[in-house]
Amino acid sequence: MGDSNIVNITSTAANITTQKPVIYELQSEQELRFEIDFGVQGTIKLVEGTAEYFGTELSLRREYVLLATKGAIYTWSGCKLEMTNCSAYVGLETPMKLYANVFKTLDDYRTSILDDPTAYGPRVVIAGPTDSGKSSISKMLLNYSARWGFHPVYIDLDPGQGGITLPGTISASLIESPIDIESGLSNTIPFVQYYGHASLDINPNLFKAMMESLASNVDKRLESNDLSRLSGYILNTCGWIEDLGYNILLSTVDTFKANFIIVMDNEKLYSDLSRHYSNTKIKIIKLPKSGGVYYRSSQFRKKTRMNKIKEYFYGINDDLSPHYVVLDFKDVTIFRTGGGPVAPLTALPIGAQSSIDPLQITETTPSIDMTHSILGISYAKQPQNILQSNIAGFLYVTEINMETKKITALAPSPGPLPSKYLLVGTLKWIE
Ligand SMILES: Nc1ncnc2c1ncn2[C@@H]1O[C@H](COP(=O)(O)OP(=O)(O)OP(=O)(O)O)[C@@H](O)[C@H]1O
Repeated sequence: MGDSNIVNITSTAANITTQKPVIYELQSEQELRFEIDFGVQGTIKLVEGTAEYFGTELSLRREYVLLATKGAIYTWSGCKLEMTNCSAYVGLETPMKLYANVFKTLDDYRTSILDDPTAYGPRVVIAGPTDSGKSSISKMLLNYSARWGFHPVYIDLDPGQGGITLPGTISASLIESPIDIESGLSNTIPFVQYYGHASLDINPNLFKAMMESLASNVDKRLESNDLSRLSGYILNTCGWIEDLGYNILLSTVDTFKANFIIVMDNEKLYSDLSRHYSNTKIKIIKLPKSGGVYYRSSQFRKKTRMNKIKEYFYGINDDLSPHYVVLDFKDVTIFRTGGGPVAPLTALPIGAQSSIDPLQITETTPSIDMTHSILGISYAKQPQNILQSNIAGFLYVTEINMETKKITALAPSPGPLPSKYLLVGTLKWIE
């Protein structure tokens, strides 16, 4: 590289952040592990060779712009990468061959059932503790599947991060092509349930009920054609694997009729699940965590959650213009998804009553404590259909005026709401 503004790095120990482009040279089967801070635009360009980002191939000489990201660019055959505004180092040892072998196992399974019109492709649950690389391997398996011509469903059951849409949700999306490196899954059209909390323990019964509804939606998609049936799904779970978290994991495997479980980096979980499912046909695979996986503190996770909400309303590059809507109390019906103050029945309009009580979805009146909440807009036409209905979008409550009885909220687009039924939980956006 003759350009004097470019720093050339071939040493594996380098870990620098600079606005100047830095060239990293990777040998085959190495990866560049990088971090881009909040509020910083980092760029990545493949200048020579081939490379992939969690299974999605990088185009040669295209500049990818990423914000607030931690990740790795892997190369099977060697490459040169140009990076700006990233802190990065080269990882020499990776478990990528083991991960690729798992993809081969899934692919072989798809081949083995080609002639059986009643058989389903791999239904894969990824389990393991927090920060063990579950989301990363989920993306890899989805991207490799898409590159091989399959259309798997991605199911995200981690309301803490909101891998597909917003935190507080669980959702499923059809993956027809490798996940876009810059925009992620924001261009897919998912089926979304708004649970309303970042943690499973706030209303586990509702979480399980929403999971069942999501599972039946996924089943319908898998049954819709042969390609979907063969493709199966990849399901990402949250990292809570003890006590109630373990019970919910077992319910997940059963509810989604999984035939593969991948356990990341946890011998005990592997042993417990192997024992529990010893008399079934479920294949359990254990995998090591990559040395590159970043630990994310609860503060960092919270910041990521808030960032994700901001992106929903303002766009990844601040390229969207959200609108304010003013709603009359009488024109909407708000249901609380547990975990908050429940209005006494006397506070509700005459004739109204809690509707889906065992799951703690209770009708509630607007109150000041809802300020800063994220509301899910349900497509349901009747309250009893809320659990079966997709979420149309989200509102961010900026003001509740108890005197004028009006709610002011930020909406991603103008126009009337598609339904009057709104869901509220404990998720708030506080910058
Ligand atoms: N090989 C790698 N090199 C660098 N960063 C990585 C690598 N693998 C994963 N990461 C990053 O580490 C972080 C944690 O990984 P990931 O999200 O896959 O873990 P997880 O188990 O799904 O986390 P959790 O369930 O706790 O949210 C992510 O930011 C991810 O992009």
